[in-house]
Amino acid sequence: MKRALIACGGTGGHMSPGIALAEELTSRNWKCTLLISNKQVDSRLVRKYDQFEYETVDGRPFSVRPDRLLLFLVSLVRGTLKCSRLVHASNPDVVIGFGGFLSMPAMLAGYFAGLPTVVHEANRVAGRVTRIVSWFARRIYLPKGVKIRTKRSSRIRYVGMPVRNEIVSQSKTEAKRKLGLDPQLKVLVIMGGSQGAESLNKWVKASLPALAQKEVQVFCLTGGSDTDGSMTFKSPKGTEVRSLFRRFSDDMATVLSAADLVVSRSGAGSIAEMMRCRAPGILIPYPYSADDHQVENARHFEMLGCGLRMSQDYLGDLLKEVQDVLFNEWLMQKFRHNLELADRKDVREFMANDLERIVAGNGLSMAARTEQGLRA
Ligand SMILES: CC(=O)N[C@H]1[C@@H](OP(=O)(O)OP(=O)(O)OC[C@H]2O[C@@H](n3ccc(=O)[nH]c3=O)[C@H](O)[C@@H]2O)O[C@H](CO)[C@@H](O)[C@@H]1O
Repeated sequence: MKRALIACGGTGGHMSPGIALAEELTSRNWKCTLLISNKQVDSRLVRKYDQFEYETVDGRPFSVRPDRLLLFLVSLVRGTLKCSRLVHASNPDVVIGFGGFLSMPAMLAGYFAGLPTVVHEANRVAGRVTRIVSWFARRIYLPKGVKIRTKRSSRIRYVGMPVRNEIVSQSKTEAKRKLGLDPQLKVLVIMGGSQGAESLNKWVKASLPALAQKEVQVFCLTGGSDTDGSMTFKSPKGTEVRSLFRRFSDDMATVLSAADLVVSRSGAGSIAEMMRCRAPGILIPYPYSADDHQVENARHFEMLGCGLRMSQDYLGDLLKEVQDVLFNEWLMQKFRHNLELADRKDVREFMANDLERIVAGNGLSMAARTEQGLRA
């Protein structure tokens, strides 16, 4: 049985592709251990996936501020030592990093142990971790068209984002019903992401009466800052228009399938899942994302004709934009068609086939090599 150590904790955007790949590898009889952080989003997301093993590793993001840099370096050393112990205990055939602060210690530990290490980049601008580990990683998975400066360009493979098994498009009417919304009325889904949800939450609360005038229901994922709840307004025709607020959803396939339109940050995970569920969107890039990668993610989404993008500076125009798009059936159909074309369904299979080749090419597992070394 092959084993993989998958470092994917820190944000939903790192967790989801890690879980998706682990699902694929497990179906091929691999054993997967996922490295996650102590953050709430990690424990929320993994709750449903008890087929994998989990280990928590503390970590801190990189910073140039001297005090934070010191903390980062200390956590990197500690994390690498912990990951080295895990590598020796779980004896993986490959170490896989999905970016984020847990990937670096895990991949360093794998590298020091002589194991093949691979990194997956989800965003349209390669992150710091990907740029650094690309100097020693055996394989670098990038989104098509994304460039990275490395002497080892032969190790690059262009893939998209692996999506979890459960993310499948459902009937819109059924999905609306399942969420407790009126299947006859349009649904606008709001997703503020793991950071930066607050301004979208504020915008939606202020816009509810105007949306209810047009009989648009809202399903808002508040990202944890508010409590769950609902608000109801009457439309001019007397229809009760109910909107729901949830901190977190364990069923994103239903949420996205119910959406006639999504207003979202442009995290790579959300984008891939919107494509899979054919949910058109207006993307508002999180203005503080590293190297503005969310701006590039949103630009690409718009370029593919899957929806529109808007800067957070223009939130004042968002209501009009939402109303214009939501009731333009021709445009919505066009978006849905383009989402279908943009959705890459073979990413997990591609990565798993490639990993099997890498592991086969690497020959013996660490335990076997150690044993042979001892015998020699
Ligand atoms: C602020 C920031 O820098 N965010 C980054 C973070 O993504 P971040 O975690 O913000 O968001 P993503 O859109 O990439 O992914 C969110 C994931 O969480 C899941 N989810 C979300 C809400 C919920 O209620 N339930 C639920 O299950 C979604 O289904 C999805 O799989 O990592 C991504 C991948 O590197 C980057 O593209 C994002 O830019």
